Amino acid sequence: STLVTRTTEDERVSSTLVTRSSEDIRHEDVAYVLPEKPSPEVDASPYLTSIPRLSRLLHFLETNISMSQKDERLNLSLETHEMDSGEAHDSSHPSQINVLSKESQPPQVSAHGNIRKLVLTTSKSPVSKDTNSQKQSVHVTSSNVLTQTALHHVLTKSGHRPHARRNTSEVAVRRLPKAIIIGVKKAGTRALLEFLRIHPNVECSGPEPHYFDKNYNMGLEWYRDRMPETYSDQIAIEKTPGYFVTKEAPQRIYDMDPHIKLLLVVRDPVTRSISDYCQAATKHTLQPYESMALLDESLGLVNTSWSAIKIGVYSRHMEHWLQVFPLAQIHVVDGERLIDDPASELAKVEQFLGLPKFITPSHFYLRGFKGKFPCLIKRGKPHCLGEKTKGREHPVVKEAVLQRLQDFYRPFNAKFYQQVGQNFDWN
Ligand SMILES: Nc1ncnc2c1ncn2[C@@H]1O[C@H](COP(=O)(O)OS(=O)(=O)O)[C@@H](OP(=O)(O)O)[C@H]1O
Repeated sequence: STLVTRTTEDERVSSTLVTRSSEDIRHEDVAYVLPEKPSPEVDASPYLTSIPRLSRLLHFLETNISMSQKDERLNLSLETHEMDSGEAHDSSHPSQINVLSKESQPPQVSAHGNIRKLVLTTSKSPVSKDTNSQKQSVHVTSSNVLTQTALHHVLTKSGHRPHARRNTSEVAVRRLPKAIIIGVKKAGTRALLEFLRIHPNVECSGPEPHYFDKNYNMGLEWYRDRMPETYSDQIAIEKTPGYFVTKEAPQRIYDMDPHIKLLLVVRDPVTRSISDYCQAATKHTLQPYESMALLDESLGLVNTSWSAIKIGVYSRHMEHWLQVFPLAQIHVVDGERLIDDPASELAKVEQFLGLPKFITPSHFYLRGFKGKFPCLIKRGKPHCLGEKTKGREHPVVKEAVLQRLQDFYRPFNAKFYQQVGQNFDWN
């Protein structure tokens, strides 16, 4: 069964709801596979700044999507909050529209004013027996890029998985990254990468390429081959925390792309060193943390040659980066806030990367993993980072040793705050 659409005068738009096997989905235009479960409500407002008039969107929906059969399974509802230009936000009038039912009347909504909030929900009605093995998809093509972009975001955000791209002739290719997560090791770099991955305009390489620290002799083409395939409206991102402490890395990265954007996740260097210790302890038998961190516990002599301590002297490493890159090209992510409030940390990253706002609290299941670490919500279920390798149990470290390490790091932290213009209050 097909939901056929017509061409309008100003937007040559066609939209098709197809019910067929997944292999059969046409790969011209965009196809979205419906989520298994009714999708959550989606606030489309961030994507609709490019469609200032409600009338325009309604026109698109009314004239381009209609049910061809009585028992079509797609419900689409829009909740709009209209606002006449210049009027205060709280004077908006929410209204509920149900589109896409053969019998339903065209939505009765005043088409004046700017859209302030638009909520779109889609759901699959109970599927009849004979369609159990089939997949449904919404098929959208539009010559109007703005409308299409907004719908793309709304549909992907409400759980529809895009199957093909809007520009049919475009083939995804491996491109060099536009942004790199350079570190810091054990500060939450994996979490940042995995969270960024949900953004439709981002593709990430899973494994760490270690190009600018260990594999530089492999050459740029080797590096490009490690990148994910991206379309022209996407950016590739990789993470290798080893870069932050590699003296040569800043210049090497600059030589590849002087305009690249760098992301640096940081957390209290004392906690970071314990996390580093825990990771090393899974590979080797180690002495207690206290005797590794201090050369002499009674004298309080810090073991500055131990890498777990050295990495935490952020200001020294940062110096190398600031000799090559302006601070404006480096965004510092607070690793603690990435745990407590991932959506707001990610919003800042989206802004820094120039991405449309996409990631919201609804993408996260907070306090999901070990009661502390947020998990991603994928298809309605919490999806946590490596349960064995992330969020490890930390040993209880003697208070006096913690104190000594905090004293040791204090001046370096202060310098780091100055360098990046942010105070993390670690002490
Ligand atoms: N959402 C979520 N889930 C699990 N873990 C999280 C999360 N956000 C941040 N973290 C913290 O990330 C720490 C691991 O940091 P990295 O990913 O940078 O480690 S690595 O350098 O790639 O090995 C890891 O360190 P440990 O707690 O010591 O295991 C976590 O504290």
